[in-house]
Amino acid sequence: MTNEDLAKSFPVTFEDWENRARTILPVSSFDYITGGAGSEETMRANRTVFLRWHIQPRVLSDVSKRDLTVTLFGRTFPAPFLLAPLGIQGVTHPEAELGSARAASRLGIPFILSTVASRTIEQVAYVMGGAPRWFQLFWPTDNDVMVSLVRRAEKAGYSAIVLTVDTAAGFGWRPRSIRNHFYPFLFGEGMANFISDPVFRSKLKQPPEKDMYAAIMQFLKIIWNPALSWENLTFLRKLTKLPILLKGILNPNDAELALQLGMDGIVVSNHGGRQLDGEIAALEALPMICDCIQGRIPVLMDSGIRGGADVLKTIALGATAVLIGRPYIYGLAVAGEKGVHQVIRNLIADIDISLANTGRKSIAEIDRSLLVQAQIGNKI
Ligand SMILES: Cc1cc2nc3c(=O)[nH]c(=O)nc-3n(C[C@H](O)[C@H](O)[C@H](O)COP(=O)(O)O)c2cc1C
Ligand SMILES: CCCCCCC(=O)C(=O)O
Repeated sequence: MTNEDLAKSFPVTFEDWENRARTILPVSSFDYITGGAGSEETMRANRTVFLRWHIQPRVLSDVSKRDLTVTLFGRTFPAPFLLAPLGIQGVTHPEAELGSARAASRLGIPFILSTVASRTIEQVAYVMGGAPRWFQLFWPTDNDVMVSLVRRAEKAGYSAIVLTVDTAAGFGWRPRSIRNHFYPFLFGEGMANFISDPVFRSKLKQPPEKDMYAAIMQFLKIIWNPALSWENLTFLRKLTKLPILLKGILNPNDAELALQLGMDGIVVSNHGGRQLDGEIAALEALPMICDCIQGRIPVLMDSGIRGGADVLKTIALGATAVLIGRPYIYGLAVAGEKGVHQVIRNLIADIDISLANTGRKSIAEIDRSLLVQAQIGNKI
């Protein structure tokens, strides 16, 4: 089968990809990716909240030349989205993060590597060459290990640190994974960056190759950090010159604190509805946070973005760019690198034609005037 034939047989919509992934993955992996916290109300709200807003297009505005680029921290990217950090991609496809990262680099879309990836910081950097990549940090209780992870990311050419702040206390209550007894860390999945870390290794009595059980126990001891607080950020700010973004912000007060402590960006996110059921949908929180930040630093958003119109609505409500999570991991599940590549290409094409149909020529032209509050039927 040629690449062309393969592309023709690929799914198209988010639901098509999800359904195809369901037929391929073991139930426990599929449920881990798809599922959310509690009764999954927040996960659903991440989608229904988009119905509150309708696009009110303009016509006859010569949209023959269009510009989808966005600039973040001095670097211009071809489209206004990035691949969100998704951990343990090894449970999805044997190519794991290498497949996702290669697909992203072929199209110049930034890839954000998770701390709990199935492949190392250096392996991913190697397959990406000079392509844009950021490193997502879970701040372990062992500060020496944290410093080592940041230094490795700097050395390997990652150009921003995304500190995730909504998981410090632990996994959300995820009934699907509990039902399936899905505890990937117990099998060493997601530990690549720790097993390969000289500082982590130096604290073990035996190397992981000799005593993997002890390495897993040490990892589990340090990975959750419920005591993490705003005071810690001063240390991180001094540690690195790279831009730092806080991911998992939903409250304008926290956004303001982040700014005051020298953070360079914010990712408004509820972790795809996976952490706290009943919490606010990301798109609902976004305008409040943008009103507070007033353009002083970039505000990105994820959780619920599925297509081009979602991207445009999110940017109209104040985001500089968005992250996509589940859409690309289903691509990985279905066809590895080729699947992720196809998902990215589809999303770029969707954004492009949707932008044209709004009557705008560029992402820079998108503002609040694009939207009206839905008056019929779709209010939640
Ligand atoms: C399977 C899976 C693994 C994830 N792993 C991480 C992670 O390692 N680090 C992180 O900051 N967020 C992680 N997230 C959250 C995503 O970065 C992102 O916030 C979320 O997926 C966005 O919502 P969406 O899936 O609706 O696009 C994960 C999400 C999923 C679905
Ligand atoms: C220290 C947190 C580990 C979380 C693993 C990946 C993740 O974020 C998820 O949502 O699953």
